[in-house]
Amino acid sequence: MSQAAISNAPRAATADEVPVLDLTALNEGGDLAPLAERLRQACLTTGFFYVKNHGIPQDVFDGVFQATKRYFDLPEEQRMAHKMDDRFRRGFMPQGINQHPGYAPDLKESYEIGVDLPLDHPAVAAGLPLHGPNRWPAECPWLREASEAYFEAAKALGLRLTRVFAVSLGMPPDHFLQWCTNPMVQMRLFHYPPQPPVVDENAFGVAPHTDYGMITLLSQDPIGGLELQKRDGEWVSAPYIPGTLVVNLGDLFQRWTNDLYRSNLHRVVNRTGKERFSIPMFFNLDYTAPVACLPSCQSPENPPKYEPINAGDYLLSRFRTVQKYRDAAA
Ligand SMILES: O=C(O)CCC(=O)C(=O)O
Ligand SMILES: [Fe+2]
Repeated sequence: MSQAAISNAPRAATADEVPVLDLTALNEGGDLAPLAERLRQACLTTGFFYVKNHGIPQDVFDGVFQATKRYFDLPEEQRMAHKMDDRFRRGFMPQGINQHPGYAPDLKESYEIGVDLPLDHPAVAAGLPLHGPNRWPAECPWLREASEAYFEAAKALGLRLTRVFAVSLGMPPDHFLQWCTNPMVQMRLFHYPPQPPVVDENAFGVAPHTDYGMITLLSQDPIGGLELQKRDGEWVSAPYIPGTLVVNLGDLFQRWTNDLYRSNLHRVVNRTGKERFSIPMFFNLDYTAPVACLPSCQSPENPPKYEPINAGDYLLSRFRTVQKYRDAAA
């Protein structure tokens, strides 16, 4: 990729490329079919869309963004005392740890949060990977309060959205909800410091990647900076639209749909000279949820391309690649 390709912001995506879907029908128990059809079209094209009327109150967003800013204003030395543990991976992740092969480390730092399970929870006691307690620094009660409020609201949105995805694929609305007893949900509070003015062609806020899991719900601040690649190779930006979240599909959807739905390449470049904050939630089903080609996505002429796998094993295999890379880079 040439330096010129990333030093100028690409144009904003059009409403056909990254549409805004109104979730009123989902939240008010209306007919899901028209919404499911719009969602399907978005998943067939870029695999990215915005949602509005999503049911998360504005003060819950405001609260979690305020807490995120306040947290990253603390001296790094203090935040290092909350450094993420290796087993549960909750807490502060300094810059330089996240690195995509072939690229410089991502220019961001984060605070990692998941479903908060006590040590005596059967899944944790059994050692199920990625299940465990959150890490809440005692001196930052405001971080816990605001993060938990947003986590619960966004997780509930993820659960509701699975109904639209199911209908869009010809399945009963509660198809995916069969595997939501201990869903694997990861939320990350991101802080992107201003990037150096000369954009290194290898250095990104987040290097180009696809997400691993099922659905990503992203709340970004007005700075923008999220960019995605269209099928024809052109990069476009997905600017902040007040009152919306950005939703995109992870690689598990390619496996469920035999590559019909798109898990799209995207990246973050913070060209503004200002700090950027964003909060993605990686929404997944239970560890044991089966990921096999859905009946509506296969035929004798189009047999399944991927071996069935369970969601947790797939996530872990992808995660290990990053972890191995991280260890090598550390
Ligand atoms: O911060 C963002 O806007 C997106 C981050 C992202 O793509 C990711 O963490 O997977
Ligand atoms: Fe991503």
